[in-house]
This record gives sequence, C-alpha cells and structure tokens, in this order.
Amino acid sequence: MAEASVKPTPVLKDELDIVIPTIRSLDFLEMWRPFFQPYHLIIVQDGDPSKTIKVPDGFDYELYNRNDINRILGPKASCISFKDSACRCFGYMVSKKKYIFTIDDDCFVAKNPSGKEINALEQHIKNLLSPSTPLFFNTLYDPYRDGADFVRGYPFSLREGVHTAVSHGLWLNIPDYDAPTQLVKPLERNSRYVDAVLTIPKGTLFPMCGMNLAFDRELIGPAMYFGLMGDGQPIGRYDDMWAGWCVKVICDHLGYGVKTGLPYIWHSKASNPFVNLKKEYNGIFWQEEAIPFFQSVMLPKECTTVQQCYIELSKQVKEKLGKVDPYFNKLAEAMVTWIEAWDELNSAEGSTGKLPAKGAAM
Ligand SMILES: O=c1ccn([C@@H]2O[C@H](COP(=O)(O)OP(=O)(O)O[C@H]3OC[C@H](O)[C@H](O)[C@H]3O)[C@@H](O)[C@H]2O)c(=O)[nH]1
Ligand SMILES: [Mn+2]
Repeated sequence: MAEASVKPTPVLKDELDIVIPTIRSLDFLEMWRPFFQPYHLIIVQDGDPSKTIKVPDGFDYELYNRNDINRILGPKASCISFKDSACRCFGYMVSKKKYIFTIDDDCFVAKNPSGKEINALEQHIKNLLSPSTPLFFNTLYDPYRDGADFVRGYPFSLREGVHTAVSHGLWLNIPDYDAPTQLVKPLERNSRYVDAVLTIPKGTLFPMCGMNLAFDRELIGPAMYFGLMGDGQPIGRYDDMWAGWCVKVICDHLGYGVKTGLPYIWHSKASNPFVNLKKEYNGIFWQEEAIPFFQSVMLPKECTTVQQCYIELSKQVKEKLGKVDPYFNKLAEAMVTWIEAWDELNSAEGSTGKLPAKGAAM
C-alpha cells in the first residue's frame, strides 16, 4: 500500500534555497511573500553588474552579479553564461542546501480550479519527498498521492519506487513554447489545469523548463549545468533543455526519478518571438542531432557518482556532437570546467572559498 501523505508537508526552510535569475526586477516576490519569506533566496543578477536590483524588504538573500561570479570563480567563470537565464546555475553551485527551487521573475502565484492560490513550493517539496516510478508506468498517475495507489497488475517488487531527483512544474497563461510556435500562435494561452504528477519513464527524455523547477541538489546538482548560452554564444534558450537531457540520462543511469506536472505557476510575460527565434534557431536544428545522441548514450557502470557520469558525458559530447558543430567542443570543455568549479566550491575546504556576496546577513 503506497504511503498516503496525510502528514503535513515539511517546510524544509533550512534545507532549501530559492534561486532566481534576473535581469529585470524582483517585484514579483511580493505575490510570493507568504510562501517564500521563510526561505533563503539566491539571486543571480544577469546583465550590467553596475545596475542595482532592489530586493523587497523582509527576505533573507544573497545576491551575485557578474563581478561576484568572476571574483568567486576566477577563470572558471567562463562556464557561466552571460545575458541568458542560464546564469541561474551559478546559484545552484554556491548553495549549501539539499534542495533547490528555481523560478523566473515573471512567474506568479497561480490559482487552482477551485480558486485557491497554489503554493508551488509546497507541491515541489511533496514531489521531491515522495518516490518516483520510472521502471513501470502507473496508470492512475502518482500512486503516493492521497486517494491514489498502484493499480492492479503493478508489480509489488517495484512499489517502493526510487528517489526523486527532479520536480518539473508547469505554467498557466503563457506556455513555454519555442519561437516558431509562439509566432504561429501568438495569442494562445494555457488555461488547462491538469491535476496530475507523472514520473517520466526511464529511457525517455523530456524538454525541461527552468521556469518552475525543483531538484535534490545532493542527488543530481552537479548535472544541473545550464550550458554556454547567450552573450558570445551561437545559441540561447536551450539552457534548461541541455541540462534536462544530461540530468535525465544520468538519473536513468543512477536510478533516480524525474517527475512532471503539478505545481502550476502563472507565467505572465511572453518574450519577443523574433528575438527568441534568433536565440533558438541553431538549437532547433542541432537538437535533431543532440536528441538521438542522448537517446544512445551509455554510461559505464564504473560511473557511480554524478560527477563521474557528467565528465564521461562531456567526453561523449566532444566525440559525437563535436562533429555537428565546434560549439559542442566548447560546451564539452565548459562541462568539465563546471564540475571542477562545483567541486572546488563544494569540497570541505572549498566552501570557505566562497566570498560573501552583498545582501542580507546569511
Ligand atoms: O538575458 C537574460 C534574460 C532573462 N533572464 C532572466 O531569466 C528569466 C527568464 O526570462 P524570460 O521570462 O524573459 O524568458 P522566457 O522567454 O519566458 O523563457 C524562459 O522561460 C523558460 C526558461 O527559463 C527559459 O530559459 C527562459 O528563457 C527571468 O527571470 C529573467 O529575468 C536573465 O537572467 N538574463
Ligand atoms: Mn518568462
């Protein structure tokens, strides 16, 4: 019998950081205050570091701009994107908490069909604290949810499930469409609230969106590199996609689960589809090569840590995608730099190397 979660969801306020990339404003936090105030925020300020981004009073935060990233990582800062939401992954690296929730600054509190405001963070915590079922599909969706269970024919040997590494939330109003779809359907809005959480089956990739995403940093953090995007790069808006493909392949290899579905947020801003098309066009073309690559990736059984898997993956990226475009050679090297920087900041001695950023006392 799947353990129904009748217990209240733990707040995890000392075990979870909220990472926000921003090049605009943090006013959206006012709407999230009831849900976010207990948590520590890690704000990654993109763009001009001389610009001051106001953090609303009452939040406990640390803020990093490009000067901070360069100061903390030195030459390794080259792996952190500039002028792209990919910069958010720096926040994952400097966090010291077990869980991460990342959200964009144009995402607001959504309402469920009964009109109740959705505490997206609480749902992500529920998703992360309950097992996933990647090895056998449960047709009644999340079997660990109140009022659900495994259906007849579900093997009892698999009902314990596996640890959940990622919780991928969705969006009402502006859906996360690519530029061509945005251009064809400029007025389309997502009003469909699907009351379900699904485990993405083992061996299946998915398009991970970084807008409303939570993960177990201790299980899968080093694989959550959002790549080389934005300024100086031939691609943008594939940061979260790249991370999602790497993460899913490694989760499948290590036996972790990835969930998608609830919670919803309200995505308010439709970015410019023409600007997006310029950023995405290489990605739309290259993904037709990258997806078959990730579908065929085999990681040796000797790779038992995320770092080992990720370094092995970077070698295969260089070998197999480097032929598609020299960009992938650069990306493969940046993947290694990311792991080196991650281990430097997160090894015992490395943690003292992190200079305090501006902001409220930590
Ligand atoms: O150069 C930049 C641009 C944006 N940001 C911050 O990233 C967040 C997302 O920005 P935006 O809402 O403009 O992007 P979308 O078009 O909605 O697509 C996003 O949503 C899905 C993924 O996260 C995707 O990668 C995003 O592009 C927002 O907080 C901006 O302030 C930035 O830091 N640097
Ligand atoms: Mn947006």
